[in-house]
Amino acid sequence: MPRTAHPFAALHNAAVYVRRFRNRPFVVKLGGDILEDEALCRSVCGQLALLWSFSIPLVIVHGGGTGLDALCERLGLPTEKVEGRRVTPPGVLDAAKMAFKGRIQMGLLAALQAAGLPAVGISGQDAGLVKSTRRSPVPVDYGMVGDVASVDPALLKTLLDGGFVPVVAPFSATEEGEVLNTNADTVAAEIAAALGVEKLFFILKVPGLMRDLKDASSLVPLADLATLEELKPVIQGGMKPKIAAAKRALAAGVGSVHLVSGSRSDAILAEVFTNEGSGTMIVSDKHEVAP
Ligand SMILES: Nc1ncnc2c1ncn2[C@@H]1O[C@H](COP(=O)(O)OP(=O)(O)O)[C@@H](O)[C@H]1O
Ligand SMILES: CC(=O)N[C@@H](CCC(=O)OP(=O)(O)O)C(=O)O
Repeated sequence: MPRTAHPFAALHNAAVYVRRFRNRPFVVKLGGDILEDEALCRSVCGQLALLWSFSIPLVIVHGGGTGLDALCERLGLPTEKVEGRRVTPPGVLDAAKMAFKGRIQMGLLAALQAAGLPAVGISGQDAGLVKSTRRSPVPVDYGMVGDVASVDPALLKTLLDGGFVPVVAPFSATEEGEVLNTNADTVAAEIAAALGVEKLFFILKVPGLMRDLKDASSLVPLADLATLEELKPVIQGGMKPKIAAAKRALAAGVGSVHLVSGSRSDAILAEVFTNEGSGTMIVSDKHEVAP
């Protein structure tokens, strides 16, 4: 027997959360910075595999903005983002198809499968999963970028029922079948909303939502809609579509949205299995959070 006084305390604590969450899917979005770092990606996939082994079904949505930036530079294509979303002329859309659905998704599938997960790569294009309309060219012409019109989660449900882990690349398609680049945070939020999940996770390189990006101690552990309004001036760049996506998910009935670091070891496990968490938990109203 181990010699400490309560050797299985952590297991007992975790069991409370396992009982609460098992057989109820989580939607987990992995950001481009994590996907480009082999060691971080392996660490994140290991944590996801542990969740899955506790019977928590997973739907993974991946980004790849960092990888596409690098490919565009190599190909001499422009990299322009407005309010955290990419301006996508046709040549950049072709590069996005190569990067997201090619190298980046295949690399992620390899890491997930190495961690023991039966991961299946799809995108919002498959079986009408994410339907969109092209973004209006006014006031900013984003080119081949979609605004989500609807999500049909039938394919995801079939894969989940079969015991698979769907891994979704950030594309959508119009009614006419035209494929459009779509921000991965937005895709994740819309999928979370359509599945009616309890939790949506964004795994990123920073610790969570920060009051001051240069000050690691300025992490906001719990935020609600009022906090987000107050923090508006410090929500910049890629954090803008993430916070918009979080709000959309909450409005559609998702219980909580979590911004968690993929750089800190076991941060995802701490967020799921402890009361203190590790990153930022966003809810509609923090006064309604059970102590
Ligand atoms: N208040 C903030 N708190 C945390 N990150 C912020 C904030 N404002 C801007 N950011 C930036 O947003 C980035 C996350 O967005 P993004 O680069 O699109 O991530 P991902 O690729 O993971 O989706 C962070 O790395 C950080 O540079
Ligand atoms: C329209 C739009 O912004 N599409 C994004 C899709 C990828 C993405 O969102 O990747 P991250 O999550 O890694 O930022 C892009 O082309 O960068």
